[in-house]
Amino acid sequence: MTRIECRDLGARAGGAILLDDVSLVFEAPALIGILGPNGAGKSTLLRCLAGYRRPDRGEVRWAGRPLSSWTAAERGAACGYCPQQFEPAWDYSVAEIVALGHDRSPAGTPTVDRTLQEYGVEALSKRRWSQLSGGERARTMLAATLATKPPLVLADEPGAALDMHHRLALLQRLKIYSGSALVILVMHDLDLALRFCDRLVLLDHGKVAADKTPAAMIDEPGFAAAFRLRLQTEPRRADFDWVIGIG
Ligand SMILES: Nc1ncnc2c1ncn2[C@@H]1O[C@H](COP(=O)(O)OP(=O)(O)OP(=O)(O)O)[C@@H](O)[C@H]1O
Repeated sequence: MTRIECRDLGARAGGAILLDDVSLVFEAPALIGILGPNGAGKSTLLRCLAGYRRPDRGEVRWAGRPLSSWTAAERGAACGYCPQQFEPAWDYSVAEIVALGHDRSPAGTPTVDRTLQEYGVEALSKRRWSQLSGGERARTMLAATLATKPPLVLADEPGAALDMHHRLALLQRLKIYSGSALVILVMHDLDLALRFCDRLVLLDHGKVAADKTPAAMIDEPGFAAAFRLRLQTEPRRADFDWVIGIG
């Protein structure tokens, strides 16, 4: 999967416009951040890109083919989707959740044990979903999403429940992963988005308000305005590229 695109996407619900004329093209390799204030339409866009929501208007294509022509098995092999909220139907263990994706693994996929180790959740492997904290669930979901090494990863706020150490580790991991894949993340953490992403798409009221590199986005007046923030940039320090002040 080298390319995913949407054209003239529109989505409505309950009389509200969720997405309005959204046209975007994403190509691998890249780490893309979808940003925007609460209710901007980020999750709706990601669900449409993943094929979990049918848009009311427009079209999504993966690798040039309309998404509607992809079989469920093809989609499963091509895309790892990590939703904002996940609740398994049964109280699976961590190892069982990570193993689910292995059924559709291509040859050469690491074993479940290897994946648990790689994502630092081996100590939790026998614990049931109901016995996990929010952050442990998020780490399990990331392991399950990346276990089969999908060429396309769509993740909705995968770092939301993580402490700073694990959030930074997540972005470092996804940055490396995106070297040979297309990774699209919905993000609220602007510091990390500016620091790690190759490209940022700003959604506001269901529309694309800006689509830029992090360096260009910082100078985009609509960026700070969308979040009702005052951005204060300081000379690059060893460990931070930007400092964001809330105003
Ligand atoms: N079924 C629905 N009926 C009516 N409005 C809906 C429905 N689903 C979503 N919305 C509205 O659509 C808008 C976009 O929702 P969406 O979840 O895509 O936003 P978001 O940018 O991901 O928000 P957040 O940052 O809060 O997660 C919101 O205002 C939400 O209230």
